[in-house]
Amino acid sequence: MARRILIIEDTPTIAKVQKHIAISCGYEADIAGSLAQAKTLVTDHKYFCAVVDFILPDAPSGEAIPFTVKNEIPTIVMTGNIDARTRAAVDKYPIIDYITKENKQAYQYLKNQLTRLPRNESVKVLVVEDSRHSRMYICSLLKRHKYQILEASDGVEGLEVLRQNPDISVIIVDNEMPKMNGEELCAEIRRLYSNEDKVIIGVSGSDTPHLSARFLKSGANDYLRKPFNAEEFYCRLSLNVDMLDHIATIRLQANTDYLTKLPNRRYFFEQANREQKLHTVKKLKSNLAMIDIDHFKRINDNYGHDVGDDVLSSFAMLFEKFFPGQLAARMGGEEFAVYFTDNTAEQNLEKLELFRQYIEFNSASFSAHQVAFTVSIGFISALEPKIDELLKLADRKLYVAKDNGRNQIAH
Ligand SMILES: Nc1nc2c(ncn2[C@@H]2O[C@H](COP(=O)(O)OP(=O)(O)OP(=O)(O)O)[C@@H](O)[C@H]2O)c(=O)[nH]1
Repeated sequence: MARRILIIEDTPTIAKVQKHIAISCGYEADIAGSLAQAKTLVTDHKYFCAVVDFILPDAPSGEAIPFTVKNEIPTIVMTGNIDARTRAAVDKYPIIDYITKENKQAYQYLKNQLTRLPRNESVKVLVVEDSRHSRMYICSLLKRHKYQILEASDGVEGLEVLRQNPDISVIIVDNEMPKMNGEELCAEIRRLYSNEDKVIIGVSGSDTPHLSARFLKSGANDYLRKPFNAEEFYCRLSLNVDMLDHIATIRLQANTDYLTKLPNRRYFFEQANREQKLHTVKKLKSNLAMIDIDHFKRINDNYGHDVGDDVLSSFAMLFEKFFPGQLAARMGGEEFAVYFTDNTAEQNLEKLELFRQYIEFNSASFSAHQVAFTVSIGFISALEPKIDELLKLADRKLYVAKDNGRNQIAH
């Protein structure tokens, strides 16, 4: 079910733009033209967040803000301008953010915030801070922006929480702590995890010169001097989490085949090599299949390249269904590989035979043009530590399958 947002705005054109932005971010949106209307809507619906105009006909001094905050609706305030009086009023309440409508970037900024909030629900942040008061303050800020929070009261405990929760993305590290100070903790985290996987934000109340530089040199991505302002905290945190997201997107693109969305050759080699090492240590045989569509050139020649592309995409979707949990990839052209991470050779051969038969009897239904096709498969099960050697062996078997008339498995 889509998340629901409450827009409290009395200017219809602005409300319409905000609603459009919210829908483009995946929300369902309700508009209230006044505080009174908002009160009615809140009795009927549960809201994920609210965008609140500071000045409304029946709430001229920001009175809608305490209303949404009191109802535990995370609130983004939109103001015409941010003079001292407005800022003082806005600062009084634990809101998500305020945005000035005059700013040209206002609506892009709103869109960024609305995109981040649901994303934050899956971002785990570890707060390592020995002062309970300070830890609670940081946690309350994180909670307001819907982050998942884990806590530790010193570096040793922090490392243990990290070990148990490898999916933590952000670690907020205080410097002045018993057992292990923040700089030491940073260095230890960086020894274990790269900055492509985890962001570290150092915090300290100390006046020690160069502490920020020392934190950064120990592997922190950012630094905040205590007591810090909530707005700055959110800006730095969001930018760092955005950066992790960008890295993850780039990594995904680099590892994914653009047409079929299956892992590509590069990713296959990286992952299969990793698995191979484990298999070699355990003296286990590795199972690998090369799967190639028969006479694929004819499909392109007879129906055109676009139909060929459709066939490849529909074909690729079957791998998850037939080989769940295994490493399947498009190696190039009409050639695919499956590296089996478990099961015996016999069990994997059975799965491959089911797959081959399914293609033989159902392939015509994959594309709008009813193009029927078959596949040839080369399968190898061997004690071979090198993945490229294993691929060569499977490839040889594939040629045997092709030579023997296609639409079969050679092993
Ligand atoms: N539509 C489409 N065609 C591709 C793509 N990549 C490679 N091809 C085509 O796939 C065809 C592969 O042809 P061949 O290597 O001769 O193999 P084949 O026709 O499948 O014959 P056998 O493998 O011997 O059964 C070539 O015509 C390539 O142009 C792609 O991404 N999309």
